[in-house]
Amino acid sequence: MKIAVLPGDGIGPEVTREAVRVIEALDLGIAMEEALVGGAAYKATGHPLPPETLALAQGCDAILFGAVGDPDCDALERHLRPEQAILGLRKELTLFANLRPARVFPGLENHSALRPEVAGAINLLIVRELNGDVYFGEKGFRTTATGEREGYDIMSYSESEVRRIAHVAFQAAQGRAKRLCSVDKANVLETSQLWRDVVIEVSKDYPDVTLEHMYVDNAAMQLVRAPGKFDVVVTGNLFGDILSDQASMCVGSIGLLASASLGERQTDFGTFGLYEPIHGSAPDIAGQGLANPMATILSAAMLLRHSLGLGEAADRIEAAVAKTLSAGVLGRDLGGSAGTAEIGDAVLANL
Ligand SMILES: NC(=O)c1ccc[n+]([C@@H]2O[C@H](COP(=O)([O-])OP(=O)(O)OC[C@H]3O[C@@H](n4cnc5c(N)ncnc54)[C@H](O)[C@@H]3O)[C@@H](O)[C@H]2O)c1
Ligand SMILES: CC(C)[C@H](C(=O)O)[C@@H](O)C(=O)O
Ligand SMILES: [Mg+2]
Repeated sequence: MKIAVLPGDGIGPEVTREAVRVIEALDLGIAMEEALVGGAAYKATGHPLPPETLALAQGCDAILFGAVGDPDCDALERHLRPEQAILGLRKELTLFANLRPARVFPGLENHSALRPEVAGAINLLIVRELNGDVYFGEKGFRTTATGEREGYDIMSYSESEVRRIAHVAFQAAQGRAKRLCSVDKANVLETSQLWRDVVIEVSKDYPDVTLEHMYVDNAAMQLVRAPGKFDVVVTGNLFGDILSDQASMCVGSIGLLASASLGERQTDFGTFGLYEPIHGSAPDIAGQGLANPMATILSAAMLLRHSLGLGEAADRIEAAVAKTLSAGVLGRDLGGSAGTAEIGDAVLANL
């Protein structure tokens, strides 16, 4: 069993270090190899996703990813920017299904941006499509007939892309409360109309799952009004990106939300995948030991469960995180004062 560890930029290395310590403490016989990615890789090699990093990722059973993004790189041509590394990994490795669970940990109800009784009911899973949409369509700058500069990004989904993510979402719902909400903007976008039509077609295979459709603007509102009503939410790349950051604050902090990015490739132990917190490199707090590593530690738990078939070890990590949080070991993002390493130490002590 081998994991590629790609810490990346900003707080990426800080939070990844804690997740690696947790995996090591479990003594599961997992080999780990680190490589450069993002701005760190660009600065060292001239490319945000060097071929050797991609090759390492391809050769492992799973990838633990920190975060990429560096303000020093924001003026680079787009293909050289740090963010291209995570987009490239998702696309090159065909990791099309991004699972972003959000639930309130017992004792944290008062730390949500919502009222405790509203927050306490949250237990949802966002299934975000990760290989298509406006992210990967043709894009560029051009000049209009009147001589104005114009930027454009083409949004599209093919039916096979929608079908495969819909199957993932219906199957996830079958393993949960059997409710699926498909989020789109079919009242305006043809991409979304096709999305909706295909999701309805796929629903015929899953008569035990209750399907509803919701426009994304309403979904953003309902996530704050009554987030406890959602079970599984399936949506496209852009809407899923935005709604998952929103869901994180309903839960309490973006420093708590983990993710798994999966495709169809199977390893000897499970499904090949990339695991990362949903947050970014947080340049505003990088290098200060203030980042909350819980999202990355929980991502490591998802890695053990989905890619390495180590469900019991994953349960242990999740229980240790819950115990640490309910004991009040909270980072600044949750109104506490614990630093990154202190939170890691507490999780290790609670394993
Ligand atoms: N998958 C990724 O690698 C990924 C995801 C999102 C953003 N980014 C990149 O990260 C950079 C910064 O983006 P941004 O500021 O919009 O989003 P961000 O998620 O990095 O930070 C948003 C806010 O949340 C806080 N925050 C984030 N993670 C935290 C944690 N673990 N603990 C405590 N506080 C935390 C930050 O301090 C900041 O105030 C950009 O370059 C962006 O492109 C990368
Ligand atoms: C950094 C960026 C490309 C990325 C995305 O938009 O998918 C991030 O926001 C995320 O949520 O993983
Ligand atoms: Mg995002």
